[in-house]
Amino acid sequence: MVTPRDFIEALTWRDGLDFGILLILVYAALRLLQGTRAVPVLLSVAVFGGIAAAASALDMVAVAALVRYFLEYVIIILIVVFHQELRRILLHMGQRLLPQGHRDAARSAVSELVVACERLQRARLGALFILQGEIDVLDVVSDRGREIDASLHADTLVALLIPYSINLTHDGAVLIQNLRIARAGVICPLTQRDRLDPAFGTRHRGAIGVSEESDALVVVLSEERGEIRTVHRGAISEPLTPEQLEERITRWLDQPRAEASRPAPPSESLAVAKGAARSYMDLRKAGDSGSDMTAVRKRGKDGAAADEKWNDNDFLHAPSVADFPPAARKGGEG
Ligand SMILES: Nc1ncnc2c1ncn2[C@@H]1O[C@H](COP(=O)(O)OP(=O)(O)OP(=O)(O)O)[C@@H](O)[C@H]1O
Repeated sequence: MVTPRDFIEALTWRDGLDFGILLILVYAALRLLQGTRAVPVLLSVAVFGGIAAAASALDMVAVAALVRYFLEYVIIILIVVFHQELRRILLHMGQRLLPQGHRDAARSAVSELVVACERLQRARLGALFILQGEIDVLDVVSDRGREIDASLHADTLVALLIPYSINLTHDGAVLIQNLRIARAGVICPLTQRDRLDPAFGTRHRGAIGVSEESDALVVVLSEERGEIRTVHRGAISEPLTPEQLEERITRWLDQPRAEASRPAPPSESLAVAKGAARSYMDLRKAGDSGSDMTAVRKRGKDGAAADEKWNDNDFLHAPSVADFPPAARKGGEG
């Protein structure tokens, strides 16, 4: 009979290394899966494993065979059910393994964006930056604007947004793809939520709208209030300091996939929001004169149901179907 002492004496340094690596892998997997829907499923699988072991020990042939049969296929079932989580884990690992140079480049691009926001804020200029995630933002916008394809530099961003009539890119959003300036003058679909701060005009409604339809992180600068906020999945933040903005963007870049695994917003909102943005486009096409933009601003603010009471919590959560007024939903279907 093998005693625990025999067992310990038979262990080699390779067994120790083997066990150590296994422990690290299990720990890393549990940390990555923490808080995801994988945990209850893994617990169920562990229960099945326990049942199989108990059934074998008690010589319950039929139950043991059935549970074993299920467990043999469990790896395929888990891959199918958790393909999104697996993808996220692999991407997360890939990002960590990126050469230091790539990470430094990403960090410097984020600083450039933050510096541009600070400069625009100081000059009291409004701006809308869309940082594209996994979903192609161009599939949801109402106007793709102009192609720029430039490195992400604060000077370039500021230059694109100087509000002169000869600068054709200052109106609309700047789209950032893979930390490069991809396009400018992009027009976002307006959100149709009616419980928004009435002070939010069309720029903010566009920021919320595009974030409802994609997994992008949107940075919005208010010309009127000089505030910087981020919008993600329809949830708009409180005003942020440049440090908080940098931290928020870096966090989003580090975990882009976690966001993608969240359920998509209600699909009907796309049609409604596109309809609203079309009316913005119609107004814009009518001419670039100040009076037209004044009309757009007024419409955006009036559309925000100014007579309704609101509080911060109303717009710090992601929207649901209930946030869309029945009339607007009908309008979007048409
Ligand atoms: N749907 C949109 N997509 C992109 N940019 C937009 C959109 N709607 C408006 N804008 C930009 O926002 C500007 C108008 O801002 P408006 O005053 O209506 O918004 P706001 O949310 O009140 O922002 P601010 O606080 O900066 O005034 C326009 O000149 C245009 O550049």
